[in-house]
Amino acid sequence: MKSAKSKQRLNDMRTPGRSKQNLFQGERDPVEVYCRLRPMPRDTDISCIKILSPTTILLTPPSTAVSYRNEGAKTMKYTFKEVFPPDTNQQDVFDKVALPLVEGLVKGKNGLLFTYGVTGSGKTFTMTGEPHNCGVLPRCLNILFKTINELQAHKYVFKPDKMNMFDVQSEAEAMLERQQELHKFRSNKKNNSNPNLAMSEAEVTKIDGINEDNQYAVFVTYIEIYNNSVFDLLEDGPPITKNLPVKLIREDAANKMYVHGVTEIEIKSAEEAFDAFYLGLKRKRMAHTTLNAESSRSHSVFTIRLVQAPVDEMGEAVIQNKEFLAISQLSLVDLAGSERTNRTKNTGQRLREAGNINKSLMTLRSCMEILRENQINSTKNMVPYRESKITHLFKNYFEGHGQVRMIVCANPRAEDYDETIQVMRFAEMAAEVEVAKSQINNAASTLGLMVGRRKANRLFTTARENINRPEAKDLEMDLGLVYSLGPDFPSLELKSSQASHIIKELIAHLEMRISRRETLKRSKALKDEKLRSMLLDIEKESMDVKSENVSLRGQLAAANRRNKALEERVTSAENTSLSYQRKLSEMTEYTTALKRDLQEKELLLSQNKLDKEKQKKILERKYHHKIAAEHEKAKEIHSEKQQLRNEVEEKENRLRIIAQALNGGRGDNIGDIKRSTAEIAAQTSIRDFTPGSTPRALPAHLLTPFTSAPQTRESRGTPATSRRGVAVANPRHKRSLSADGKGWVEHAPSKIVPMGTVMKPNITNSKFVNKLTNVKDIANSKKSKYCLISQEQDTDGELETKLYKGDIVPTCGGGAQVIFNDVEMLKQFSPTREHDNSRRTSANTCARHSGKRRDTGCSPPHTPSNTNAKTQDGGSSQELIISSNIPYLYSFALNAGCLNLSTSVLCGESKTGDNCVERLGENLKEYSVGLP
Ligand SMILES: Nc1ncnc2c1ncn2[C@@H]1O[C@H](COP(=O)(O)OP(=O)(O)OP(=O)(O)O)[C@@H](O)[C@H]1O
Repeated sequence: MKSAKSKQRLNDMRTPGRSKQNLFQGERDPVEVYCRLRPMPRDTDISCIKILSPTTILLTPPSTAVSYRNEGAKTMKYTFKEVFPPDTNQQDVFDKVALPLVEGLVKGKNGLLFTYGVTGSGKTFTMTGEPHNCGVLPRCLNILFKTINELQAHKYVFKPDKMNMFDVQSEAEAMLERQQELHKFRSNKKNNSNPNLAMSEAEVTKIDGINEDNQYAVFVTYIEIYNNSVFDLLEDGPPITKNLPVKLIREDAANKMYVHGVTEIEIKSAEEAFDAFYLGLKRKRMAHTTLNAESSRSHSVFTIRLVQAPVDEMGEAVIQNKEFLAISQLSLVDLAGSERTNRTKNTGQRLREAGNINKSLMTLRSCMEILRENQINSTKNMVPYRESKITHLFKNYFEGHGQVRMIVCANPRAEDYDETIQVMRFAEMAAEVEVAKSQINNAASTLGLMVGRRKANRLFTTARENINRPEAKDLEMDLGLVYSLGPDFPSLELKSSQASHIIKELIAHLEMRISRRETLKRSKALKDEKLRSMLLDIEKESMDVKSENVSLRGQLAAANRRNKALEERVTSAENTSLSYQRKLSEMTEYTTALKRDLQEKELLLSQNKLDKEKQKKILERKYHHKIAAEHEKAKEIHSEKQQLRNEVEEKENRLRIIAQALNGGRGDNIGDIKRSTAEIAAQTSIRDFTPGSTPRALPAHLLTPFTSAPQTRESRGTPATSRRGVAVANPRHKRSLSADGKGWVEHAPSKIVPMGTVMKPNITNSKFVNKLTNVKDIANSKKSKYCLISQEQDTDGELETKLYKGDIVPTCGGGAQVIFNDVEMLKQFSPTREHDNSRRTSANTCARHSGKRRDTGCSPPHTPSNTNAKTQDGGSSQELIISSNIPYLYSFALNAGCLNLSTSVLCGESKTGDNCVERLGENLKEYSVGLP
């Protein structure tokens, strides 16, 4: 209801000037509204704004505008404080609009300058400008620093208390903070890539009328209000706004609104200020829209706070009392542009931003309206400052003291008309709002301090310095200002009788001098008094310091003594520790040596143990062999005894028979004798005959192979006189006596005696090997018996075959070992040779049987009948000699994949003597030739 009424009233008003007469009363200033028109973006654009005068513009609705359709071609005239045509330069805008605000700032007044307008109308251009055509903000900073340059307080003398106020620090505290900052600054190098906004010396002027008896400090803050949230653009952190925390607006002790926790940087030069500004500008949210390539999507507020405090009567240091501080601030606000979404065609985030921008601008507008109504009608309607952050923050400017100025930026092209007219209406309304004037705070006057004391002090200091210099006598010094009682005496020359006016002048001059002298006296007395009290303070302080010094010296001496004692203890402890370390290292070395010795001894011991075990085993083996040999010997002796006993018995029998025959009849007797003799012979032959040659009886298992072997044709034709089992010439009987049908590996040279003779017995179920080149021939043959066959001529040139037999025992290394346990000797000799009989006999006598019991005794000596019987087979006698009970063990062992022949004699005893062993060894060696 209210807003409709005020709208109606607004429409009634054509120019802001109309109502001004009523409002300009008392200590209040109206909001000053300026209008700046930007150049037309394109030459083809049609303008809807015409400048009627330096303060007035005329707005003509284009036929395309919405208001044209509603209201017709009604032109509107708007008056401003000043209208800046499109060709106005930045300096002019600054001089007219911002310079008075900076002057006010320096004098302790608050100021607010904001740019308002449609998007793309030149608000940012006006406020910030471009690097070589800078806008209002950089110019404000340039001129401010140029003005206060020499009057600046040292950094950190004024320190923000985070509650929108400042503390005053002593020079020492400030210096400490500066040193800390210097240290920090060294590690964080400054970024100098920002465009330079500094202006040339000639461009920047100085503001007159500054109070030189004050010290100044400049602080800046830079915030943005985006989507109705406040962000600190100068906050420490990465240069992205996304992560910045939202700040709150609060009220300080003096009921002023401020952004709580905002970063407030103390600035000492325009360049530093630009760096801070660019730091914030990089974070400010800008975006490309259809109407502006770089459109501000937030309201930004750059605030310059100037703190000033009077210097003491000596004109040197700031008075350390925060009550005397004068704080003024100038807020430079670049509002985001109002935009109609149907024109911008914004969507998504841009649309939301536009909605928030328009809403906050609407709140600003309604606040201004209500404020104006309150001021006009003296009502107290509540102004909705809190509805938007921007109005909440500006509350003090409108309700407190200060100067508010607004630059309305407008793009004169016809397309912007509908929005521009809204801006103009707002501007018109805002110009009617009044703001109370700022009060200038002059703390010095309340303190009774002299004006110009700083300059006086400076001059006096210079003079004092100069006096001390050797060339002082040549210098002209002006100490007048300090002790001057006023200007020189007026002329006392009496030139006429009408000299009363001269006397009056002189009296006045003298009175002025007297009063000045009195003032100086008072000042001197004050100073004397102060000096005295200061001297007293200093004296007291000095006494305190002295007594403190004495106690401190005592403490220091005690501490030194303690230190010395501690150092001595530390040194002795170090020495002890060193000696312990040395001992420890010695002990470690000794322990290591002992350990080494121990290991060596353990090794020796284990070696000895092994050797002993080995020796023990060898001895055990030898012992066992010896025992076995002894047993064999005993057996042999026993068998010899038995044999002898048999022979004796036989002889006795023969003798008995002969005796019986001799004692019997004549013819019959001879026949009986013959019969008896034949019986004896038959008995003997049956009992003692061995197949092949000996008449002695053999156990059945030894005889079987030969007896069962088929007889040759020649032998079949032999008369019945040939003995049973004699098959020496029959090749069918050439099977080895001990071949018991188990699997055999038959190892024989290829050029052995031709087959078909008794000299090459036939071993059934055997695998024949010519040459042993691979142990697999033995190991993998699945045979359990091994037979090595050798043939050679004996000393008489007779052929002799030897069969060395053994068991194949697989070894854990994958090889095999052959344990020889039997030897067969096959010999052939001619019966015509006499001496052969004796040899044969000896050969027969040396035949032995294996320990597994094949035979129990020796063959009896050849009888002539035996020999004769054999000679009937074609003149050559063949004899099978079984040599057994072999006490020798020969073994093949596989070592590292190669077949070696190793001979180990367990124990040896044979009737053939050692020769036999040697020859066995020779034969084996012979057959090992050619093995890998
Ligand atoms: N007075 C002027 N003289 C020359 N160029 C201008 C002037 N005013 C504005 N411009 C140009 O117009 C363009 C838009 O101006 P600017 O960005 O200042 O608009 P804006 O009102 O800040 O827009 P927004 O509200 O979208 O941020 C810029 O390229 C700027 O250089």
